[in-house]
Amino acid sequence: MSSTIWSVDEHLDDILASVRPLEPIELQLPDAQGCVLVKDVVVEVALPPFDNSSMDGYAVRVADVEGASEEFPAVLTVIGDVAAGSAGLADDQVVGPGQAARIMTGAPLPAGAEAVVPVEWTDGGTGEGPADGMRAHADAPEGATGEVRVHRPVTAGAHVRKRGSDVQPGEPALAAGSVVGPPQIGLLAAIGCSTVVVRPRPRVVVLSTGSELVQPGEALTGGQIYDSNSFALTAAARDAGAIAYRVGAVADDAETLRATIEDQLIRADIVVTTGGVSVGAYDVVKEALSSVGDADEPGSGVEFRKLAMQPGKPQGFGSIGPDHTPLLALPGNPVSAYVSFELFVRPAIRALMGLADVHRPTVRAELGSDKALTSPAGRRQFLRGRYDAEAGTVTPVGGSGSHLVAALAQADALIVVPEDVTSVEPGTETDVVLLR
Ligand SMILES: Nc1nc2c(c(=O)[nH]1)N[C@H]1C(S)=C(S)[C@@H](COP(=O)(O)OP(=O)(O)OC[C@H]3O[C@@H](n4cnc5c(N)ncnc54)[C@H](O)[C@@H]3O)O[C@H]1N2
Ligand code: MOO
Repeated sequence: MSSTIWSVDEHLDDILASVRPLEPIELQLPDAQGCVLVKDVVVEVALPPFDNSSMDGYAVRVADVEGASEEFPAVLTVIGDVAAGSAGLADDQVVGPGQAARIMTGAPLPAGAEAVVPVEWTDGGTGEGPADGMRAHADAPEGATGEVRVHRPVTAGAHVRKRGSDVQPGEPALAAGSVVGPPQIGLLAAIGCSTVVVRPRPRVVVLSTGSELVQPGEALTGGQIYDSNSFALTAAARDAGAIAYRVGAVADDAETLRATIEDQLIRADIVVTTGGVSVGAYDVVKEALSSVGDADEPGSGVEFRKLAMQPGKPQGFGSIGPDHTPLLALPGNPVSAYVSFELFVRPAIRALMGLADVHRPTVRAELGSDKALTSPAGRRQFLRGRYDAEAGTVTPVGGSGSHLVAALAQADALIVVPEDVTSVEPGTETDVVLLR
């Protein structure tokens, strides 16, 4: 462990300076969700691809329904049906003077027609009052023939969605750098793209260390605790956008740990370990990885440092293996591990994804507690809190202990107390990192 104390920002800058976005790959649309596009996507088909009806009703000529009312309806001859998915009227028929075609929402406007009258503005071909819908064609095929009484006039283009009114061929659909979320996937599908070129989700291997750790579901014996870090951080990695692999706890044995990490490198774009980075006699991550350096793989190596922060003082960072896979060794205390993940691993994951915005949002809020907070001098403290956006306040939950997982589970924010502040009075404005 180097004797220099690193600031939070120096450590973060060091990590981000060495993390490059992953090489782009072509993915099927559903697999690209959450990824960043690397090339502009240009529209090849117009949307909509043809003039079509926005209502179930009758395609008409405007002059035929001019002045129509319920008392004096325009009586038109129905020459057929145009259903969604059909190319138009049968036998290339045209809607001529005095004629109408029954048309469904999304169906192409037939030749000769200029507008659509919704079925509710007609008698629906029944010869009675205003209709409230059409009968199924299978039950009443005669609806596609006979007469219809139109009760209201329409202007040209009424209830018609023009070809290209959404987007025209040649226009950009999505720009490089866009994040492919659900509406973007919808747009890409709508313009006929089945694949896109994006930066892939990073594969993150999460590995906890400690001979005291037992997997949930098993029985605890003396001195043992459940491994919560590997679960929490795997979930956090997924939440950040990664494909996360959880490796259950590795016992405090340097050789076993080295072998386990080496085995995992095949599926890792980034490796995260927890525990074993402090100054104890069994701090195995430090023991195992401090020696992984130039002799094995030039350019590789993990450096262990002390940071001016609380929690999260001891940290390791470097790279490992033939591909110089980034490795972040986080402290074992569960709150320290989680806060370190939020501050350092999450931005690294998002940088690998090529996202422009790698950080959680930070807001200013007033301290809502009834007593002052204390914080160690020279360390940036991240206390757990609940943020109330409406009141503009943040209230601490639990204390500063790095083992307080129950309080962490109640928190949705981190209250940031700067290095040079040792006491924060209620009502003081402070930085708050929002975790959701
Ligand atoms: N003499 C000193 N002791 C300690 C110092 C120090 O500066 N001098 N720093 C303390 C700080 S701060 C931290 S943080 C911890 C970091 O310790 P390690 O990274 O070596 O972690 P461990 O010793 O393995 O574990 C610490 C603590 O967390 C529990 N733990 C570990 N892994 C898990 C897990 N996967 N799930 C749940 N809980 C876990 C572990 O049982 C310990 O209680 O060192 C301080 N000590
Ligand atoms: O800095 Mo340690 O991470 O307090 O708990």
